[in-house]
Amino acid sequence: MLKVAVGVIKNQYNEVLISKRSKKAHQGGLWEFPGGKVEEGEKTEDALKRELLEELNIEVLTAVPFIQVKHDYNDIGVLLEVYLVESFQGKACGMEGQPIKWLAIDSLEKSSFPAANKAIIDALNLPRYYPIVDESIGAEEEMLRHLKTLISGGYTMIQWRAKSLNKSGFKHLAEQAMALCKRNNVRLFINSSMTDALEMNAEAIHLSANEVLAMKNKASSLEGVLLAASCHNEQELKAAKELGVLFAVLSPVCATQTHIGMKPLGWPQFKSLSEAVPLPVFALGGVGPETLDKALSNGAYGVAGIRAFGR
Ligand SMILES: Nc1nc2c([nH]c(=O)n2[C@H]2C[C@H](O)[C@@H](COP(=O)(O)OP(=O)(O)OP(=O)(O)O)O2)c(=O)[nH]1
Ligand SMILES: [Mg+2]
Repeated sequence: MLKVAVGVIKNQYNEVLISKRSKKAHQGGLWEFPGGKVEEGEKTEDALKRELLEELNIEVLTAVPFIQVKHDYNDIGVLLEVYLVESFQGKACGMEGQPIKWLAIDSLEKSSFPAANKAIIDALNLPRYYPIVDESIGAEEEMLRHLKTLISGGYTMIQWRAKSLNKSGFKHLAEQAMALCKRNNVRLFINSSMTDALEMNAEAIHLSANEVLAMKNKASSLEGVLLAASCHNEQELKAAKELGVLFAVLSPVCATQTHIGMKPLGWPQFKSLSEAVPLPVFALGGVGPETLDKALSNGAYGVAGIRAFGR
């Protein structure tokens, strides 16, 4: 497997730099995030610095690990180690004659990039908030009403769960929620078993940690379905990463009503766990929109919660 250092270079307008691969290269003629092969014995971060200097004539000042993407092209397999380049020196230009351009993150077209980049683009477009609707909000009508409130509040990614309903009751309710979200261009993650969620044609599924551990290496049949997972420790985070989830939720950070009996992680442990696995991680448990900054400074990608959102 070819190890590749890839830099998503951001500017202050929330744009990223993309560069066109030469026609003759592997995956030629498509756009890419600049970078290149890690040499024998080289650290990925050093390869990133070297490649961006060679290809763009810029000096990387700060780069943080973002995600890793494994992809099998028919001819070769690649492991893309993707960094967010948050600051650099110099003016970027195409040193190998390649066209380059700055583009807003939400206008990156997946079809103009190699297939492995789909996961990078999905991750770049992840919102920072992940509200959860469950039965602690109220009965079925109240859950749907709360979902509408969240949608009007501008939230674009929401989790839906109702653990006490039987399978057909949950399916009926989830279908109404999915239809509402579809009309409003909101991504709804259905929290249930993989089998049930697939049966109701969910486009996004939120898995429990146990389900993730039980699913090892079974993700290949899931093309086109987005996955997320609930995790509480490093082993679960690693299994979720291995399964190919888009992001994980790590809990409980602080003590809450919904996590009675579970020992809170606290921020220092949250930070070391989220840094141990290259995956966007949302903090859950006593956090909300007003704690986003605190969460970000502790390695979180964003915050998740039930009652803290849409009130
Ligand atoms: N740099 C980069 N490579 C990508 C991306 N997506 C993707 O699938 N790849 C694949 C294509 C290649 O098989 C491999 C990276 O190779 P590369 O052509 O950039 O490597 P390099 O700069 O060292 O090239 P060279 O000196 O060997 O010509 O990873 C991406 O966004 N950026
Ligand atoms: Mg390159």
